[in-house]
Amino acid sequence: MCTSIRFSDGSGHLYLARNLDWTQGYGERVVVTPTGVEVPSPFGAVPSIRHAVIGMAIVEEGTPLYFDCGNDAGLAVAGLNFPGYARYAQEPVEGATNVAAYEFPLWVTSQFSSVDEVEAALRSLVIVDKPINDRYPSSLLHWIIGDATRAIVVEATDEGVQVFDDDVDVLANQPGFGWHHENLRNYLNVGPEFPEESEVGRARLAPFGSGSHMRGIPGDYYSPSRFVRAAYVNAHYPQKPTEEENVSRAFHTLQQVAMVDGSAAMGSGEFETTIYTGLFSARTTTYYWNTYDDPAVQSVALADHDPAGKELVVV
Ligand SMILES: C[C@H](CCC(=O)NCCS(=O)(=O)O)[C@H]1CC[C@H]2[C@@H]3[C@H](O)C[C@@H]4C[C@H](O)CC[C@]4(C)[C@H]3C[C@H](O)[C@]12C
Repeated sequence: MCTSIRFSDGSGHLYLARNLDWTQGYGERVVVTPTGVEVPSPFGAVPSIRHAVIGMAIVEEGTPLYFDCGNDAGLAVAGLNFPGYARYAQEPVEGATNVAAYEFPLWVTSQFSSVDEVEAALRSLVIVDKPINDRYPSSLLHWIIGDATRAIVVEATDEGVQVFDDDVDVLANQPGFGWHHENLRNYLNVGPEFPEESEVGRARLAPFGSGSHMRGIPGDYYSPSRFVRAAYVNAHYPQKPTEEENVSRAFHTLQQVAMVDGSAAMGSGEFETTIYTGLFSARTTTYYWNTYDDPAVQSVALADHDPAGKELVVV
């Protein structure tokens, strides 16, 4: 499972973070795509790299297959599992913007600079089930896309390509975004306030401490529960001005929905864990990450590499 959150520092900078929860990694690394690189694009959706991109990816056939990434204009995207719902076109459609499922994050971040721009381009989007090679069939995903002002969610299903205004700045897995959003109406009772003492019969009862009104927020790893928990923590986190505070914010918030070994198995019997947590900061165009085995946060900045370089940089 995966969970993603977006927030800003209040002075025009996006932070987009995600947990990658799965049974194993894919050998993913932080990959920089500078503007001088030519990336093959099966239907021409990525004719050139207009914005330098940094994020977590594997590289196959000279193509960075991003799991999540951000660009030099402050736009970022993350792909989360959406099996049972996601459906892509079998063939490209003439006259449409045809994007192979694997290149969707690169298309978003290499071509656009804001959510508004992406949203306009999505009107003619067809996501095509065109695998990069035989080893990696198309993953069934939905995506959160964020900038400094807002987030949207993109879902390609039997209903076609739908775009949702993500006014809670969160995404998890199944079911669809619309369901998760509606489900938040079950949690209107929760909040951070310290409760009043209460009278029950002849007893006057005081709370054990803080957190009493958070009771009811689900604590498990199930996708609807992670959505609710991440939405609560992200929405109540006070806005922070500095890079350090916002990095801390992202990792602490996603720790609330991180998966610990042994607690939740897939159908195969293998346990899911939070393989990595990744964060894109638009303030410094830096990618931060840590892994299940090494919780120390590492980082790479776009500025550490030539943004106009002609080669992909695998860190
Ligand atoms: C497995 C990952 C999603 C994790 C997740 O959401 N789990 C949910 C579990 S559950 O359903 O709710 O049980 C997804 C996210 C990004 C995906 C990767 C990216 O899309 C990049 C390439 C794309 C290729 O087509 C397949 C390999 C791949 C390298 C993908 C492998 C895998 O599907 C990834 C890593």
